[in-house]
Amino acid sequence: MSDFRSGFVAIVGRPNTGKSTLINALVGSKIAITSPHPNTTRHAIRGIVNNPEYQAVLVDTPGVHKPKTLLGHRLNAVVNESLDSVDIVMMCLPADETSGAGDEFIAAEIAKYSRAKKFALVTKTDLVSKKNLAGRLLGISQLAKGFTWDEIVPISAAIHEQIDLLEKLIGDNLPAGPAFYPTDVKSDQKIETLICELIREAALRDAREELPHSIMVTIDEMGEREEKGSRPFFDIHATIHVERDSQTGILLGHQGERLKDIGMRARKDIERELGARIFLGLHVKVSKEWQRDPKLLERLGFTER
Ligand SMILES: Nc1nc2c(ncn2[C@@H]2O[C@H](COP(=O)(O)OP(=O)(O)OP(=O)(O)O)[C@@H](O)[C@H]2O)c(=O)[nH]1
Repeated sequence: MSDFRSGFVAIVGRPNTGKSTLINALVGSKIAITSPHPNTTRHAIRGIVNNPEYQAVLVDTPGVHKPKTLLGHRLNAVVNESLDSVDIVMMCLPADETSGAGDEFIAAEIAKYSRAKKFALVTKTDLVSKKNLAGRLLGISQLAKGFTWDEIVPISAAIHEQIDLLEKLIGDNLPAGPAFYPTDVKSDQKIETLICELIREAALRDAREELPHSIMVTIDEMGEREEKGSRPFFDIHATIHVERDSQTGILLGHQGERLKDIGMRARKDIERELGARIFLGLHVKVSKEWQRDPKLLERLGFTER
């Protein structure tokens, strides 16, 4: 097993360029995500490709997105450190679009990954003719300023074209090393912690003055729908625990409007972090004694050891 390879692969690109679909195609079915808490890892992990020769950890690159959330800010704070730990950076460029300022910005960011191998992935090739694809490929080589693409690979994740080739190229470009995660990892307890934190942030965002920081969130139920589509779909039911009845009113707002807003924002944040579609059901509960409830504390992640 000494020639096993492992490493981190960043997938970047403008919104809607096919990143999530590609991740699902590479990772295989079902949960294409395990998202360890960003405070404890340097990247938000989008998926892990396990194959007999290598393990590739697919990560988000905070640096190439403008941060919209607190979490985004925190991720950005560590970006310079993360650039060095990425072994391959892959930029998704849809075959049916041309590149503009957005792509140039991202390509300039990629140049900062001095150590990483750089792949341009021309996505959604099933949408264009061979002739148009050739023109697109030319434009893409011109995007690279201050570096050269190590590989330019046209792919279609939708019809699984060239995905096997891409898998092989990833393996060829990873350094030798052991797996970072157990190779049967599909989901991760920590994903729940991340979801709870995003809900809590959404709740505190516009009620920071009125609510104590002691509000807590627990996941009551989380399941994946058996649905075909480019992204997994999760149903999540969560409870926001407050300490007093009056705080319930603050969270609910007039006719429940505030809770609706919180839910909407949290859902968007969770969808972005997980690369999945989400149904989010939120409930508010007065849990006066939560701080002394060992069972609840354990579910909140405060386990005694
Ligand atoms: N025809 C075709 N459509 C694709 C392909 N890959 C992705 N799409 C579609 O393109 C759209 C965007 O794909 P996503 O995978 O969600 O793109 P994304 O880059 O993750 O988007 P964001 O999460 O917004 O950043 C979806 O409607 C996909 O179904 C492909 O290979 N062929």
